[in-house]
Amino acid sequence: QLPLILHAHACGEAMAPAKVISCAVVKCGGGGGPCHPRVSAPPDELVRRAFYAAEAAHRGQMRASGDPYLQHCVETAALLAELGAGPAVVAAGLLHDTVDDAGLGYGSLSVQFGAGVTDLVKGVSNLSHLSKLARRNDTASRVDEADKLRTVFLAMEDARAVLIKLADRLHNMRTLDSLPKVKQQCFAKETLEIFAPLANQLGILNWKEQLENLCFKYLYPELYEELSSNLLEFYNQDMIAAAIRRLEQALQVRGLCYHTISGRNKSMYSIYSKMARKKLDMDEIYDIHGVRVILDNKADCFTTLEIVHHLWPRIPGKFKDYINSPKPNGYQSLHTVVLSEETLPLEIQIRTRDMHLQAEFGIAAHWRYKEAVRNCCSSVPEMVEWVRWVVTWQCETLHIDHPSSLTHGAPPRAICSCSSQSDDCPFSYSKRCDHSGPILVILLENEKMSVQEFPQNSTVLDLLKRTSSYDMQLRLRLNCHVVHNLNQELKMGDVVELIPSAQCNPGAGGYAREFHQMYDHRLTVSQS
Ligand SMILES: Nc1nc2c(ncn2[C@@H]2O[C@H](COP(=O)(O)OP(=O)(O)OP(=O)(O)O)[C@@H](O)[C@H]2O)c(=O)[nH]1
Ligand SMILES: Nc1ncnc2c1ncn2[C@@H]1O[C@H](COP(=O)(O)OP(=O)(O)OP(=O)(O)O)[C@@H](O)[C@H]1O
Repeated sequence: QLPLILHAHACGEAMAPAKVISCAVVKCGGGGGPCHPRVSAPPDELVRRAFYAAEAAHRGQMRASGDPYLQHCVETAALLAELGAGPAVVAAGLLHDTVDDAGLGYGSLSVQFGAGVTDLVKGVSNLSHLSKLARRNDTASRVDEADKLRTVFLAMEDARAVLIKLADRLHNMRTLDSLPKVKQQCFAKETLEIFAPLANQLGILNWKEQLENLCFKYLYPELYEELSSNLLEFYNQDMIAAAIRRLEQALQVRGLCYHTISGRNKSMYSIYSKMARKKLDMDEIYDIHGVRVILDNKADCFTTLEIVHHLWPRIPGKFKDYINSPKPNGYQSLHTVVLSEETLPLEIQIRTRDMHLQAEFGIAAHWRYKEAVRNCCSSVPEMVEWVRWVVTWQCETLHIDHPSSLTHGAPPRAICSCSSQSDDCPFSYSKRCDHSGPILVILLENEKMSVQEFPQNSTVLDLLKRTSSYDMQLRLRLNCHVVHNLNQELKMGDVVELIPSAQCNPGAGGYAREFHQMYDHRLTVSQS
């Protein structure tokens, strides 16, 4: 299943379709490292039809920037295609706003594109409604709740819908300039607390970094300007490339085989956070430039360390041996900082392939150690790992650059044993994994939304006891249905609505419209 890399330039209605869409197929190379020769090929039929449907639905609509609305759909789809997503996901990316913003019906989508694509569009729409509610309630300001909301996002929808929502948000963040300042800040806050960590959890580090840098720009414009002008001069990609070449040669001379050597500039937001967290100046951050070597075994790691210290002068006090003294979470690696080109600190990390798998996918995984997934249910790490694994594996198969790339060999072993992903699409994972831990429920009460945690087997009555409205006469709905039995068990991702009976028409305004719209969609999904 070759993915389509969609290069589309939605240049207005008058443009001939052939010019609007041009597609290329990623041609996979031999066994060597990542390669990206792209050859022109006809776009996948499903994607082509989705493009025409989106074009017709959004014809005449403009974005706040004055650009044709279609451009947003195309850019969203292109981001997904570049990630290696298959035609159904790319098509849903093109169509993701056709129902909510252009009045198309799910019935008609289903007839044209089938239930798979339609369910994805509905999934994105549900996430958008929930995110709108969260923005209105400023959920992002309550760290604990933002954490839980991400979990609910993952539990509620197919991970592919989350991917589409992330792509949609990335393009919206890229085009935030045209919105009023208050909205910019509101979106940036929500993105920083909810969507960037989601991208991190799913292992799409490139999107995570882009999202964070954009949030940084809108939330702290002066700091952003200052740091970006400093970094423009400081970032030195050539130095990293030269260091990698030098190390490769030295390893070859010693006859040492390595799996990969990779390098990266630390992102602007990551530098800013580290400076803030550790109260450091920029010149005290030693890992702005970094190289990582992955080898076969421990002995080779220590030999490589010797070689590194032979090639460059080391900075005293910066060597860490997490191989002989692993971190409490099991993280293993050798870290050293050397002076490259006489003046520039360069952090070098050396580890085996197994250690790297642990660092990327295991208990010591970056997303866990960074976000420490507070309050999460035990099945959530499994869900996240499964999606991370699939995304990485798919990118590797296609030789698309991915930060966790391991180049050759079999994909990393599946850590999650849930095998209920749909057969036709490896991106799909199931939220049907058993939730053995606590349950997260969305509570809508007095125009306020909150994400509440309950132990397994809790009931609607348990929820009622916890709320301030317990004694009042209430109308109560669970996932849009009136509740008759208070002993009904709550499930992960349930939405409970408490309406004081004095309130005559709960559907008229406030959160209720978003919520009901969302549930109309969900109901149609389950019926279909
Ligand atoms: N996946 C994973 N990576 C880790 C973990 N701990 C450290 N790292 C990686 O190692 C890098 C440096 O960690 P340390 O050498 O402990 O240094 P530090 O705490 O950042 O402090 P500095 O020496 O100031 O850089 C981090 O930036 C991560 O890339 C972990 O538990 N899991
Ligand atoms: N020396 C390195 N060489 C190559 N990749 C690295 C290196 N250090 C970190 N990375 C990778 O770069 C990405 C971004 O890391 P980043 O430096 O922003 O965060 P971090 O590693 O958690 O650092 P810190 O906690 O020190 O801010 C991660 O995928 C990380 O694994």
